Amino acid sequence: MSNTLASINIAFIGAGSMAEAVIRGLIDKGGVQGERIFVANRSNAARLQELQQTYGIRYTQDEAAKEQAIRQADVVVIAFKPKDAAEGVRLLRGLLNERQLLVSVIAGLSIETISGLLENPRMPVVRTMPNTSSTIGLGATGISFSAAVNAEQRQIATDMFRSTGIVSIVDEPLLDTVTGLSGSGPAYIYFMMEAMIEGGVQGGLNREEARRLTVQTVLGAARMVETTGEEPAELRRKVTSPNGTTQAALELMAGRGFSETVTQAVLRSAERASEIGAAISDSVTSQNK
Ligand SMILES: NC(=O)C1=CN([C@@H]2O[C@H](COP(=O)(O)OP(=O)(O)OC[C@H]3O[C@@H](n4cnc5c(N)ncnc54)[C@H](OP(=O)(O)O)[C@@H]3O)[C@@H](O)[C@H]2O)C=CC1
Ligand SMILES: O=C(O)[C@@H]1CCC=N1
Repeated sequence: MSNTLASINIAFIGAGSMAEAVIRGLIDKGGVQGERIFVANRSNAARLQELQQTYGIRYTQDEAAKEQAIRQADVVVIAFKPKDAAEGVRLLRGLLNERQLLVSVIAGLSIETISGLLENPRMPVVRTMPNTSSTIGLGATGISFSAAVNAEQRQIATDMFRSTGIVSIVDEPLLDTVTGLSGSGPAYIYFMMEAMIEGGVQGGLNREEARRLTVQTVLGAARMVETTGEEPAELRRKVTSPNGTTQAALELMAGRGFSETVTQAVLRSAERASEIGAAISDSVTSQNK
């Protein structure tokens, strides 16, 4: 494998929103040329054409050429839905070799299940959990490596996802928690933003103004935590005047179980990732019987 991100060939199998988020980050922030990225999916040719027009990636409709591109890639990223994982990974069985690196972004799918589906425990596998903010270089990605991943491959995988944001290297079981926190996390913030906008509208603002104020509030709050280094709880206290408006709002939120709900949501998402992983593993085991 070559040793810089800009000089490797990357094949994405799966062309959905997560693949696009990583591709855009790699091109915009990682200095990867579009022509070094090959993208394949199952059937949606219009989607591949759209990605080619937007990012200059390569794709083909020819099955033999597709297999050739996968064989020639330094890194193969699997980015299909968990329900398609068993079939999708099996199809790669005869195409991959141990000099390549297989990177998964699939929630719940364990390294052990991937190795089992490939029937090759020596295949270097990187399991990751990125998020959609990778699109703009503000992603947060958890990464775990199989024992077969060498130091250079670790660097490549880390560089790939660093080009899309921050990277946290964790033990594999913790990737489910990363899924609950930062993988699903953008949706929690969007949910909160939807509700804030609605509050602004119900209070009489027009929707566009409510949206603008909400976006800046969320951006500013995140940036304050990052820039000041202060704990969110401390910053919250600074907003909250005794017996003032914020206190009234926070008391209502606390009374309706806001903190507990968000904490439990993170843990439920993590649990769901584990359930999804177990379901794939069980389906593979029953098919092998
Ligand atoms: N969305 C998110 O926020 C995040 C998603 N993930 C993970 O990313 C993965 C993809 O999610 P997302 O991008 O949202 O999904 P999408 O449904 O947007 O995309 C799935 C893609 O996989 C393709 N596909 C399905 N089966 C195969 C196959 N056998 N061979 C090749 N391509 C195949 C589909 O092609 P076609 O349309 O032709 O069928 C489609 O392009 C999931 O496993 C998810 O857990 C991880 C972190 C965050
Ligand atoms: O909802 C999902 O299953 C995926 C994984 C993390 C974010 N989206």
